[in-house]
Amino acid sequence: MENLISLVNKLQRACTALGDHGEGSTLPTLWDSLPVIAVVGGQSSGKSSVLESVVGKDFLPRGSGISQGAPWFCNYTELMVKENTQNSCTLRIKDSQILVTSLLIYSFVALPNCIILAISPANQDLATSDAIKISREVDPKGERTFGVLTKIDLMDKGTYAVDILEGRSYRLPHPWIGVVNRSQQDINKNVDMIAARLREREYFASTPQYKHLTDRMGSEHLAKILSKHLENVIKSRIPGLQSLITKTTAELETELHCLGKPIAADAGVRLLPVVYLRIGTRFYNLTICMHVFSYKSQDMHFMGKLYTIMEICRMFDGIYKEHLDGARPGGEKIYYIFDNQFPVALKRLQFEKHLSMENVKKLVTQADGYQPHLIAPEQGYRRLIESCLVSIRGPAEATIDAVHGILKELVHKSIKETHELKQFPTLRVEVSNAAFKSLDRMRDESKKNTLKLVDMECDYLTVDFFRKLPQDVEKGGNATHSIFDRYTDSYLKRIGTNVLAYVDMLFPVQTKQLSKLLDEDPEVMDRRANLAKRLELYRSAQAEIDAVEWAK
Ligand SMILES: Nc1nc2c(ncn2[C@@H]2O[C@H](COP(=O)(O)OP(=O)(O)OP(=O)(O)O)[C@@H](O)[C@H]2O)c(=O)[nH]1
Repeated sequence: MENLISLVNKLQRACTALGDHGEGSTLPTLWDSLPVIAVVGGQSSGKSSVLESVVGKDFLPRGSGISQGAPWFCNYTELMVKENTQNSCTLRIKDSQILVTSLLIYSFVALPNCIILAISPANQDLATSDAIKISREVDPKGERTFGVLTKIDLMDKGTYAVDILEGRSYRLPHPWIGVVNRSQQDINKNVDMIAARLREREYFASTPQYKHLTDRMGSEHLAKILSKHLENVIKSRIPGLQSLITKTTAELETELHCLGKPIAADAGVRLLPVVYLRIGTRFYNLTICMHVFSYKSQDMHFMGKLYTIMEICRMFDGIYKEHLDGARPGGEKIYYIFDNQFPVALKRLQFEKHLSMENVKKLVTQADGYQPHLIAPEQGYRRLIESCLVSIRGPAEATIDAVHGILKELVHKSIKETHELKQFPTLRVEVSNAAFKSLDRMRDESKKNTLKLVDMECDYLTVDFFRKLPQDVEKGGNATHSIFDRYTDSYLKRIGTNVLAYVDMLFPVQTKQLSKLLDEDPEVMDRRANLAKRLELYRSAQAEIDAVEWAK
């Protein structure tokens, strides 16, 4: 029995790990593979009494008509798994009153994993036994049927059940087992199970007709036989389950591999995913990392403490990452800054005003100096573009500050949500100081690099854009303007329009591109998360089932 309990417990854990409760699983469910016992018999045949004496406990409600003569069903696995080593036991009964129709009863006992405990009272004709009738219909070979003969003590004087018990009256592959349960009088007198079993044993041993069968009779023997049978059935299913789990695990691994790593993991950044800020034509990443502690020591005790500290930091890390990844709230505010705040700030720059005719004229003439341009005001264009781009510095810096503010807020939140940190106030302060220090340092570096990027954008103009501009010559016009009409309104206006088009080309689309680039297909993301979770479950189920194998 102990073996069976530990075996079923392990399988139960495997089932629980897989979330396998018989529904919606891709595995032929483990529950389905585990045997279930149905105690079947006519009214008052002794079903409850047998069930209780097999378990060795009084647990069923008493009173006539409780089950209206229909079978009680007992999910043996549920019975076993809840039994701990102290022998406390919880049993879930599927009452026949719930299974109201005989159709349901048949569909239940017809299941190949259902073991039928066919209860027939010895004081009635076996030919009229309901249990044998049902068993014969759903299990014609009797392979799943255990014939149990009750009320042997109530047989007419001088009659004995030897022919049945020795399998001559009705042959079953599993030998018949006779039991003597407590009578109604015994129950009324509260005769306990131990005393009842003792008396049962004495009954068989002291009745000359049954003496030779004593070792094969009684409730205790029935419990043993049943346990052994269950153990064998369960074990016979294990190799199949194992190969199924191995196969499914391999399939999940392959599929996960095909999906690739999630963005954050690919970026390889421990604390924060990379935040891309597009300034000009390039992407710039604000990679913010944190190195909280670095200790060196040969001391094992110290190593233990260090391990604890690192574990707590890892938990903090995890929570912080969850905020950014979306598993916890907060990270989406960063996206809002790039998607909303930054473009709005750029719009406010109003390049059109900046490119007023006076300003264009001023910058173009200044750039020309004492040698007016001949074909196009090359230097003038460059100055105008530079003056526009330089004004982006302000919004870019403000964006970094805003992201920085959110990241700090998330550090605060994560610190609060890391329960383990509550226990160690000093560590808590250290972790938040280190995090803020890192964030400050990264903010400064990000600003420096972002501004450098703006400068780069000013220094190098996308030549293609100007090459594609419609040329006066190609239009059949005069490419060169007379020195006198060079600064006319229409000419200056065209320069302003070209510069604006160039600057617009750099910015309006940026956040869309950003979103597109970072926007992994949500279905793929969901699928990946789902697969990873299932894979983890299958691995723990595998470990549980391996342990069963090992314990064989
Ligand atoms: N003397 C004696 N009485 C028994 C034996 N088995 C059962 N009884 C008595 O028979 C009566 C019916 O037994 P139960 O175990 O309740 O039978 P059941 O099949 O569960 O009954 P229902 O649920 O009402 O169909 C009870 O009073 C039991 O004490 C037995 O082997 N010997």
